[in-house]
This record gives sequence, structure tokens and C-alpha cells, in this order.
Amino acid sequence: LLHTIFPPELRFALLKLFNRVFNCFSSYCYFDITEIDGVNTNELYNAVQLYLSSSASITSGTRLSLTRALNSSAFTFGLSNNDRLVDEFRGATAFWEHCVMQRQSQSLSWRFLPEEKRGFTLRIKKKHKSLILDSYLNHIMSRAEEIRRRNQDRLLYTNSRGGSIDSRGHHPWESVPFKHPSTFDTLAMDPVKKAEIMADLGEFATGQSFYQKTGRAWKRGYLLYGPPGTGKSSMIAAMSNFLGYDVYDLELSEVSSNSELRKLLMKTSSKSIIVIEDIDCSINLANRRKKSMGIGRFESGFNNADVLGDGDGGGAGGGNSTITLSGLLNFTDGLWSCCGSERIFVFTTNHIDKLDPALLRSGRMDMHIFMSYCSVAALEILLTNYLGLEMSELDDELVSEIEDLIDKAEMTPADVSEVLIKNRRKKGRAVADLLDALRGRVEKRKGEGFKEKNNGDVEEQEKRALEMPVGDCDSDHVLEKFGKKDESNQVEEFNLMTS
Ligand SMILES: Nc1ncnc2c1ncn2[C@@H]1O[C@H](COP(=O)(O)OP(=O)(O)OP(=O)(O)O)[C@@H](O)[C@H]1O
Ligand SMILES: [Mg+2]
Repeated sequence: LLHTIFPPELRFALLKLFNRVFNCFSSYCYFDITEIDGVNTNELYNAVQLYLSSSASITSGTRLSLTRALNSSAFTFGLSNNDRLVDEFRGATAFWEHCVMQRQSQSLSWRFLPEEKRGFTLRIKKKHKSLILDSYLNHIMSRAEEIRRRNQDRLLYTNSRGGSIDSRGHHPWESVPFKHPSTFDTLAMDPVKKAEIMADLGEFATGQSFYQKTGRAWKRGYLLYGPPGTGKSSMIAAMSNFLGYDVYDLELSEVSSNSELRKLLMKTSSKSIIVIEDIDCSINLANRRKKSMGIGRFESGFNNADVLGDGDGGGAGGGNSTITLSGLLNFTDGLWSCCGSERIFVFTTNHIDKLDPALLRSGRMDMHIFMSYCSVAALEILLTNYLGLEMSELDDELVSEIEDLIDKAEMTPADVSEVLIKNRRKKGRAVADLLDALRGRVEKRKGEGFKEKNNGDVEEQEKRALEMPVGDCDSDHVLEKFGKKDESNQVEEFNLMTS
């Protein structure tokens, strides 16, 4: 009607007037959320699309759009062109409409724009505007982030090209989809310790307000230590699957300086696990401690304050690397470590005694987790997972023999799972093989001069136990086992175990 009756100049003025009159009398207000805001992509548009997708799938709408994003294993529902949806938030109703229009000719545009102009229109009652708008939009953003993370596959990043952006502009981190099947259910370890770790991770992930209130950076450090094949790497994968965090596997030997290390840190995203595996091999961090400790284990010159110092002097870098201990400490604990939030640092080592205590003190490595040789509790989990067999189904005699041998044999969960996997279809055979393997290991260890070999380990554990910050997850365990006994008692204990 407007087109036929009025000339173009008048048409525009009339439309504006009509809108104004309409707005005065309408009890609703309208918000347009366009896909492209000027030249940038509008983050809110994508968030609304994801947010509405969670309710779109359950509404009775007959036509929905279906998408699957790159690196995602989930399908996303969406509103089709010009479709509508009603949402409720804190008692207020929000009406959403997905508007799609053909874009005018884009011959003058310097940037490619899609042919269609897409946007959402939000309609809410004017009286609700101040009440809900801000909180509703924040709610949409956080829900969308959650859905995005849930839908997206985990990513595993590595810095195989070194630590800085190269001449071709490549990002220092390369990523691949991370689909490690290890979870806390499949991890064989003491159930109490496992529950403790899971609770700690859960509290960390939901502790934003706590960290803010106490003025702490929202990050946490875990040190996993123990012999090879006891599940340190599997634990990292389980942590990632439990929290839904990406993993950054930092290859320290590829990083040539402290500033590169810092740049790498700045390029990591929040909600991630930053891993340095075998930290004792990656960098020579032991120098300072060796010097300060002297030669004797319990020499009177043992200076605790020195050992637990803050490490600013730093050990010199090992090999060709110029990364220093202080660079690494700054990485985990300095001002730069909080350029982002919700980060977990995990260091693994087979030799905790080689690490500088400055790296181990609370606040840097908040939890020290000792991954031990296979225990009875861990074996129960492996038997269930690999053979579908409960310990209670076995003969009492068999169980007591296994219980008797398992600690003496010092088999890692990796060793045990190797034995079980070979005969996973024949349960009886698998258990018999396991028993043979346990007996064989105990015999072999006796033959190898078990006593001398293990005294070394005892010394190391004892030394560590004395250095551990009080209250650590493992220090009690180590102290209980070794720390409160003198040397002759330890020898006796191991003699007893072998005989
Ligand atoms: N605690 C465990 N629970 C379940 N499986 C385990 C456990 N420990 C080891 N395994 C099995 O052994 C394999 C090797 O374990 P993993 O790589 O986690 O050991 P690690 O402690 O990281 O060893 P390394 O110190 O050599 O890096 C895993 O693929 C897993 O199948
Ligand atoms: Mg490993």
C-alpha cells in the first residue's frame, strides 16, 4: 500500500512515524541480534543459536535445521528460517524469531558477506526489560559455552614446532582431536585416593567464586609421580574426560627460552590441562638442591629453609635449553600464570627425588599423587574391567595367595593388564597366568638381590617424605610406610617380605 500510494521520501518518514506510534502503545520491546555486527561476527548470535538449539530439539516445531560443527561429535538443532520459539526465564517469557532476509547487492563491500542476512529478534515485555535482560543474556552466553564444550571433541595440543609463532605465522600449538578412552572408572588405583582426586577436581571446576573471594588465581597444580606404567598418563586423560578440558602437552625440550615459554602459556585457552611429562628428563632442575643438601641424607647441615626456598636463583637449563627453573616457576606460579583462568598444571615424573623442592611446594603443585604398583584394590578394578570378573567369584585360597604376592611382586598396572589382555576371553586361564606372573616376579626379585635394590628406593622415598609439604595426599602414605622407621627396620621389613 505504502509503495503504491506514497513517494519514496514520504514512505520512509511514514514508516518511522508508524514505528514510533506502535512502540508507544506496544507493551513489548524488541532486540535485534544480527549475525554480523558491522564487520565482526556477533558472538551473541552464535550463542543464541546454540542456546535455542537445546530447547528447539524438544519443541513441537515441524522444521528444524540440523548442523554438525567441525571437531564436534554431536548434532545441533536450530530454528529454521523465520521460525519462532518461546522461552521462559525467571517467570518472564521471551519470544524468539529467527529472521532471514536476502542481502542487497554487495558489489562495494571489501569483505565477503553471506548472501543472506540472518539475525534473531528477541521480544520481551517492557516491564521485564530491566529485570531480566542482563542476566538473561549472561545466562545464554554461559549455557552456550557449556553446550559448545560438551558438543566439541576434546583437543590435544602440542608445541612440536617450538615455542613461538614462526615466519609463516603458524600458531605455536598444533592440535588433534583427543579421544583417549581412559576415565576414572577404568583407572586402577586405591578407590579412596581416586575419590579424593575426583572431589578435588570437582571443587576446582566449580570454585570460581571461592578463588575470587580468596584472591587466588583460578588454577591448580598436580604432581603425578611413580614408576613407569602405573597410570600417570592415563590419569591425565581421565582428568580431561572428567572435566571436559583440552590438554596442552608441553614439550619443554622444544622450547628455547623463558620468554617462549611465556608466549606458549599466553596462547593456551582457559578450561585446559597443561601437562609437562617426565619433568625430570625435560630440564635439569636438580642443581640447586643437590648443592644445598650436601652429601649425607640426614646430615646435620640439612637446611630445610634452603630446600624449601622459592627458587629464584633457579637451576641452570640442562642440555641446550636455556629455560631456567625460575622461568618454569613463573610459568606455573608467576603473574603470567593467571592470564586466563581455570587452568590445571600437571607434571609427571618417575623420579620425584630429582625435582627441586621449590617446584613441589604448596601453591605450585597443590597435590602430590603417588601412582603406586598394583595393589589388591587396583587389581580388583582391572579384573572387573578386563575380564568382567569380581574378586569375590574367585576361590578364597586363590585370593589369599594373590593378596600375599601382589605387594612383593611390585607389578605395575600396565604389567598386570598385559597379562590379563592376552587371555581376556578365558577368565580362568587369565587368572592362572596372572598368578604365574606374580610368582615369577617375586622369585626374580629375590634372585636379583631384592634387598639392596629396594633399599635405594626406600632411601629416596624417605628423603621425599621428609621434604613433602605437610598434609599432602601421599606424604602420609610414605611416612607411614617408611619414614618413622630406622634403617635397620627397613632392611628387616624387606627381608620379611621376601622370605
Ligand atoms: N592405574 C592404571 N589403571 C588402568 N590402566 C593402567 C594403569 N596404569 C597403567 N595402565 C595401562 O598401562 C598403559 C600404560 O600406562 P601409562 O602410560 O598411563 O603409564 P605411565 O605411568 O604414564 O608410564 P610412564 O611413566 O612410562 O609414562 C596404559 O595404556 C594402561 O592401559
Ligand atoms: Mg606416561
